[in-house]
Amino acid sequence: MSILQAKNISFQYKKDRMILEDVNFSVNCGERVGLVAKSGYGKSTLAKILAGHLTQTKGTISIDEKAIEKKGFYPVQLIYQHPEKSINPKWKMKRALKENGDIDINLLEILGIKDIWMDRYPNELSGGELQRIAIARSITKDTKFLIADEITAMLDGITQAQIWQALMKIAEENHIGMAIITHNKALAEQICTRIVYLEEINKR
Ligand SMILES: Nc1ncnc2c1ncn2[C@@H]1O[C@H](COP(=O)(O)OP(=O)(O)OP(=O)(O)O)[C@@H](O)[C@H]1O
Repeated sequence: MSILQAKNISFQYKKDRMILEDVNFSVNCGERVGLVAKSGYGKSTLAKILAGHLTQTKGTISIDEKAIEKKGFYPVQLIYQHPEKSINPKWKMKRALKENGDIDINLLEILGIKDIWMDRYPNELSGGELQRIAIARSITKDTKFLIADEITAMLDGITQAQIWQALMKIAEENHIGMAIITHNKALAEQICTRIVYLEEINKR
């Protein structure tokens, strides 16, 4: 059973202001840990550090006590609120999906991804449809953890529920641990196995 650990993480964008100070946070495989804090507090910053998109000023990120290799497919995948940020606008969906390996038909089915979307560009899909594609892209045989950063914040209730149901099933089937970043406490209470309030673990 794998564990993703952030130990004594500090981070600042600019010298004069600490965003994170001495933060300890962990996610076990199979867990869905809600990371809750008010807007602008530093949730996305921690998400990016966990997924290797930003480097902490201090501290370590590890899986099973080992530092994560930066080369190759990164086992901690970040899904953003805005899926268009992670998908090349010049690529059709088939190519976007194939970038990380063979397309898994079962995964597409669970996510409700339709065949007719494959020959379309990102701007020819709705936000919810594109988010399903972004999720599918982030799940490979090497994905151990998912960091979901406000991934359904802009979607309607029905689409939100469908996406969370699919994601929970996928995470369970593939033994993936999830950190679910949200400012929505009610959503966190509904889908998470544990909730962490960033204000309580941040020493700044
Ligand atoms: N690239 C950057 N350069 C400088 N400051 C930044 C940068 N990105 C974010 N910040 C600042 O860092 C702080 C934390 O931002 P972050 O995006 O992590 O918050 P958040 O909790 O995810 O907010 P929200 O819920 O509104 O998305 C904010 O004050 C923000 O203005």
